Amino acid sequence: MKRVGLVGWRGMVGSVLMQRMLEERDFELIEPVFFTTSNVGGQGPAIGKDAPALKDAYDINELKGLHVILTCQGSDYTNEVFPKLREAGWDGYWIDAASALRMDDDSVIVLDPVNRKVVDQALESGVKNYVGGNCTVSLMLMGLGGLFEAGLIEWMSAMTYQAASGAGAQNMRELLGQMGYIHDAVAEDLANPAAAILDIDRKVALAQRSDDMPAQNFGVPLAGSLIPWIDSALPNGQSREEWKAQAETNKVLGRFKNPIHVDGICVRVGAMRCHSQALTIKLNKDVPMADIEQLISQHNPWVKLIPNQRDITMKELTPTAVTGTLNVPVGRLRKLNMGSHYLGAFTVGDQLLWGAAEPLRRMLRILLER
Ligand SMILES: NC(=O)C1=CN([C@@H]2O[C@H](COP(=O)(O)OP(=O)(O)OC[C@H]3O[C@@H](n4cnc5c(N)ncnc54)[C@H](OP(=O)(O)O)[C@@H]3O)[C@@H](O)[C@H]2O)C=CC1
Ligand SMILES: N[C@@H](CC(=O)OP(=O)(O)O)C(=O)O
Repeated sequence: MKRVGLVGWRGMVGSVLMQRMLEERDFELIEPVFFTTSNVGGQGPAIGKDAPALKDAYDINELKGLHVILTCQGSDYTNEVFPKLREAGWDGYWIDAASALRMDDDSVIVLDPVNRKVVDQALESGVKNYVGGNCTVSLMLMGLGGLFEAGLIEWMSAMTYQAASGAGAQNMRELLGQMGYIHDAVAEDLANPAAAILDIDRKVALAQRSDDMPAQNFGVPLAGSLIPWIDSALPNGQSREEWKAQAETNKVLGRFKNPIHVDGICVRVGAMRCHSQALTIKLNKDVPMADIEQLISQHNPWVKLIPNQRDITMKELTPTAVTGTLNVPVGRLRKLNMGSHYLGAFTVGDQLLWGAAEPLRRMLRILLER
């Protein structure tokens, strides 16, 4: 049995990973060793079998004894530990949720329902570093993989509606705190059917702009508002999140020449853990809608075509419907006014599942099944 080190299992992404590994009985196939950066000697998660006490995640000698290390601890940890481990001669498999190594030449971005061939070729040629993709990119590719595979996309613009979870656990809490703070400011008026809505609205705006509005993590109100910037600024005017769309999409697909252009605006909205995206796609030929629908829906078992009708769209193409599931619905599909080569689409996905934990879990399974 392979000795697999698990780092970051207690965090938000790590907890989702643990839950999925339990559901899929992955622990039966490995000898797990749990690590910590804060509680050496403590107890690991309940996984239905014995595992040693928590080990020090910075202990290179301990890590060197593992076949595989799967980390959801974050880029700071990766930047600190990974180079030391490789320098110490460790040649095991490193599977990582963080972005630190994603664009390195000796790493592959894993999303096997979309790029299993790229992963298999990398394994054959001895690549040892496998990194989960940016959540928005992975979710877009899970939804539109059929069109990429058929080589139909000339370019794509993604306008995103990204959930609080992408910013971290504290941000999810803060979003709820902001909702509560706003509600408290107008609770009495809401209980009074005669209260004027414009008075209520004025109080809401005052509450949102108040210094007491909880906003240490986001920096500004998200509840009842939105934030059209995610991650750091790049010199060309893109945010780093926007830059990842093209860079990572092409790397996932193993396309290093003639990249498909992907760009757009990434926006944080008050959803909890599902990212949504409105896509404008330029097709490189005029493909009938029926063919487009078939290509999308048959690409992988998780993508779900939502007919472009009001009722079903409102029920099934939303963060509320998708949260906590592996479903990736794609809907609002129609040719746009710009012409028959232009396609509109909308997709939603759970950014902690397909957006983070699931591609890593599946990469581990691919290694175990080799
Ligand atoms: N959030 C996201 O949407 C995505 C995140 N990622 C990547 O995954 C990394 C981890 O993200 P995320 O899971 O959100 O980070 P978390 O902050 O939830 O967890 C990271 C680590 O923080 C420590 N920690 C400290 N206090 C707590 C606490 N109260 N509860 C749980 N853990 C705590 C744990 O380490 P220890 O047990 O050693 O103390 C844990 O492993 C990110 O840095 C990013 O690189 C990738 C894709 C999406
Ligand atoms: N940046 C993403 C979350 C994330 O962790 O992305 P990445 O894995 O590319 O750093 C978001 O805020 O929604």
